[in-house]
Amino acid sequence: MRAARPILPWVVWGIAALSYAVAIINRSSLSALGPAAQEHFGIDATTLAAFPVIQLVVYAGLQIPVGVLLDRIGARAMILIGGALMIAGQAAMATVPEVSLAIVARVLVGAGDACTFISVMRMLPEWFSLRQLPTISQVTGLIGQSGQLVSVVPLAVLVGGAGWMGGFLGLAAVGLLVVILGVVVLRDAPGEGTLLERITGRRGRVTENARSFADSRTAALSAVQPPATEMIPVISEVRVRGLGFWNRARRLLRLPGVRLAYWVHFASPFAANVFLLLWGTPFLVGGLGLDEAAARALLSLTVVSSMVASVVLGPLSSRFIERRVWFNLGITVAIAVVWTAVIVWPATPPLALVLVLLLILPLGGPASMIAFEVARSHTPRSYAGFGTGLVNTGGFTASLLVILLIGLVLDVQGAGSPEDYSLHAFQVAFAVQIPFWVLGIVMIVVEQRRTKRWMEDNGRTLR
Ligand SMILES: NCCCC[C@H](N)C(=O)NCC(=O)O
Repeated sequence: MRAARPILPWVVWGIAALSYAVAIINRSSLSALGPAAQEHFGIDATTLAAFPVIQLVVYAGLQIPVGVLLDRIGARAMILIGGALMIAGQAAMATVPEVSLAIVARVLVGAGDACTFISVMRMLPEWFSLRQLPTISQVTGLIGQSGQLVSVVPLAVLVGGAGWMGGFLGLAAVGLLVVILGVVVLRDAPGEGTLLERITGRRGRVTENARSFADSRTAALSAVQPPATEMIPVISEVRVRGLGFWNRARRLLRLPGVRLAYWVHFASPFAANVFLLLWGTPFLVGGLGLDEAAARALLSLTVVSSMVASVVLGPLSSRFIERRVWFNLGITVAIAVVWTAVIVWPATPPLALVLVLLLILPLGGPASMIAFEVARSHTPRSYAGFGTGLVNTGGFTASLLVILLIGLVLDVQGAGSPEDYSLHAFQVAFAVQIPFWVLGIVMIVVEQRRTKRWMEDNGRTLR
């Protein structure tokens, strides 16, 4: 009976984190395969650039619908649905002959990816204590992001050796393996069954044993619930039939803590996403004049920096829960200051400044995970999926807009293609980030004050 308590949460978490890592591998599977994709489909660079943009649009656009569905059918089902969609997308990518169908395949991958992260985040509080959560969330983010490394060298080697079809079918097969593990292992909460148990109608010993754990946790959780519904009369009707989506969204957004979480996620990660997803290498090579090998070496610094920040920020934000938003704000301000120095530097910025930028920039990813802690503290449990999805749109919407605006400003300056790139054009283009930082920072300060007041008015403390 006792053995189920310590091991099961870690096994469930392991498979959930692995599902997220596979989602990231799928998300970034074209990042090192641009030339191969151009050759395979016979497309130009503009068409190639449509792939990540469409994928980000699908990802960001589905966050709220997925969050709503998550509250209805649970994290286990959503992670498995996400995995199945990505398998279908990559199998299609392997086999379709035309670029229009490849875009449909990419939409499937984006949709599956959209289901995964927030479902994993939704599952964690059911298995771990509030004190453990910040660290577990950061490590989950870290494991997920390590998928990005797999999609660079190993996937390129696989496609180089087995060909386009073999490589992408291989990716689909890895996804299938993890979905099968998910069917056997994933449970929404202690005491609840796996999909396999549901299909066979038989409850295994592990599930039965986990029931005692579930009973003790239910008692513990009721003592440390997020906002009790009676304290938030505006959303006390969450279960009323026919209460429309917008109505419910408005009621959730009336909570200042949820808005605070949104802006925390909006302000911190976009600069890193924009740099790592698209514009980093063109800037380092076409703007600063580095060769490709040096650019790659500098970009690998960002991985180290992000990993260190993840392991430091989790325990820190758990220990100093009252200050966690200020940690996020400090990191965002630091990124904005260093980037602004690079933008306004009158000549080629010194290497030391570029190194500082590449060390500070990636801190935005781990810092953005604090948003989910804030959301968890302020979202009623029955709205947790909706709230997490809403918050997760913040950083991705900002990233998407900044990616597009940088391309637009480069084009307007006549510096839209590699042969026309210049440092000055990049400095002007990267300046589009400044209003996004200003907006994010101002809104964090405003909503932090409102949240504090709301908590005082309702006699609540952070847990
Ligand atoms: N260790 C970095 C984690 C970054 C998390 C990132 N800001 C995020 O919100 N990710 C969502 C996702 O789907 O990847």
